[in-house]
Amino acid sequence: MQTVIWKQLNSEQQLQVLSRPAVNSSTDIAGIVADVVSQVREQGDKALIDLAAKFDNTELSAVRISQQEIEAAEQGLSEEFKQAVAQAKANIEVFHQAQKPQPISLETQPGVRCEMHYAAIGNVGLYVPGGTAPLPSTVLMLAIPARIAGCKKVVLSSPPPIAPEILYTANLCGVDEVYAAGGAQAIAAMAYGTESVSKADKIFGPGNAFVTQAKQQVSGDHAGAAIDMPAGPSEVLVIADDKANPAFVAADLLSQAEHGPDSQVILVTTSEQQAEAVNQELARQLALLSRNNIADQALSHSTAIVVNDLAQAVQVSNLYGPEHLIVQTEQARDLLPEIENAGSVFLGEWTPESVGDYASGTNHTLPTYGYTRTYSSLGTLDFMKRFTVQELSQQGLKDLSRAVVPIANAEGLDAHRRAVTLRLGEEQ
Ligand SMILES: NC(=O)c1ccc[n+]([C@@H]2O[C@H](COP(=O)([O-])OP(=O)(O)OC[C@H]3O[C@@H](n4cnc5c(N)ncnc54)[C@H](O)[C@@H]3O)[C@@H](O)[C@H]2O)c1
Ligand SMILES: N[C@H](CO)Cc1c[nH]c[nH+]1
Ligand SMILES: [Zn+2]
Repeated sequence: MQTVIWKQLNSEQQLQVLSRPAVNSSTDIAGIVADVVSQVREQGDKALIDLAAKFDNTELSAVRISQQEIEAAEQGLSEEFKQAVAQAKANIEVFHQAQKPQPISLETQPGVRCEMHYAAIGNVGLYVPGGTAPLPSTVLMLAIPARIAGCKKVVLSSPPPIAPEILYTANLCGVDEVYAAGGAQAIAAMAYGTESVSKADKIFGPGNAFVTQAKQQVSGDHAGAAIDMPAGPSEVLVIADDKANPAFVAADLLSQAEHGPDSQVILVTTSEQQAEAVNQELARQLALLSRNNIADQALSHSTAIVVNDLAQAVQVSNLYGPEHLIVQTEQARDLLPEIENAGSVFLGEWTPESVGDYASGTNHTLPTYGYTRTYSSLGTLDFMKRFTVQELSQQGLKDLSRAVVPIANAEGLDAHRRAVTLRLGEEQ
């Protein structure tokens, strides 16, 4: 990991240090995805079977996983895994149940009642990544809020062959249908439907550059589906002071580096010695990891930034807008009021990012690539929509006509005015 001194960089160099790695810059991802999407729209299941052979090296006999296969998945799994999933599920349920919105009902003026109601999105499609590692935890993060929101139909797609841990967790969380499809083809199938795949109104879930591009393409088409957010390759930024334990800091950086070669990890520290100590720890701990070649590639485009003080550390973090922000400083909570752009924040030395990935209760589906400026972490509300209601009494309409009629006149919209005045007997 290269180390830079923030104040020695000009503003262009500062932005360069915080730029995301170009993902497969030699590959025309948008073009490949557009071809895959049209192949799925034209050929349905046949395309999914052909693309599974091409991209996932898997010969599929059917796209939809049968209920027997789903139930059989439990057999090979350990009690330890099942209990871990049960504990994580309970915590995620508590936190997402608490997010269920309360309806609003009030009078804005006497006789004029306004209300806000919420309804679940009908059919939702969940994408669970499986290219470099199967992620059963992502099933929990997507299916639990879908069920709490009350979605009618919840379907899930993941690259074949689907790990039994994913099938078991999907069944436990009440997923209705599971499909063996990965990448852009899975997103296209859930957006438009095929013989085996049910069309979804909205598609959720993280994935690689192909998945993220496909989500963007189908959401731009009226016949396609809405999407949650661009949730791409994992990122973490750690703010550490001179007192932080470099072994803990390095462990947190590596936990995101191991997700993929296009992951990005950044250290922002007030101490040059800390940056050096973390670099030494990275080298020591990297050798202990099974996916060390992946983590090593991610570290090659990651940086340690030395700043003047913690206020500047937060400014750098806000500029980058990380998916995960870990604060390992003496008074970590003190920085919270200044944090503007982050998907999920981890405070203090006892809060590694892995707890949010799996089991604390927060959602690990988070905006990446700087989208934290405008998007939020996934929650129950994303599986719902809201609508307003109004109801007026006769007197309420009479009083409110003093606001409606002049504005309708100013807009030259006679029919709007007449819908009020006719009721009040002021016009025929
Ligand atoms: N932001 C978040 O909330 C979040 C959460 C979990 C995981 N992630 C990220 O999700 C990503 C998962 O990526 P992954 O690759 O492991 O799994 P994935 O399931 O997203 O992608 C695998 C699929 O990509 C397609 N693919 C691969 N190479 C292709 C090519 N050359 N052309 C066309 N299609 C191709 C294949 O169809 C394959 O099935 C990681 O980057 C991880 O960091 C993000
Ligand atoms: N850190 C990932 C989100 O960027 C989520 C995850 C799943 N499993 C492990 N981690
Ligand atoms: Zn992770």
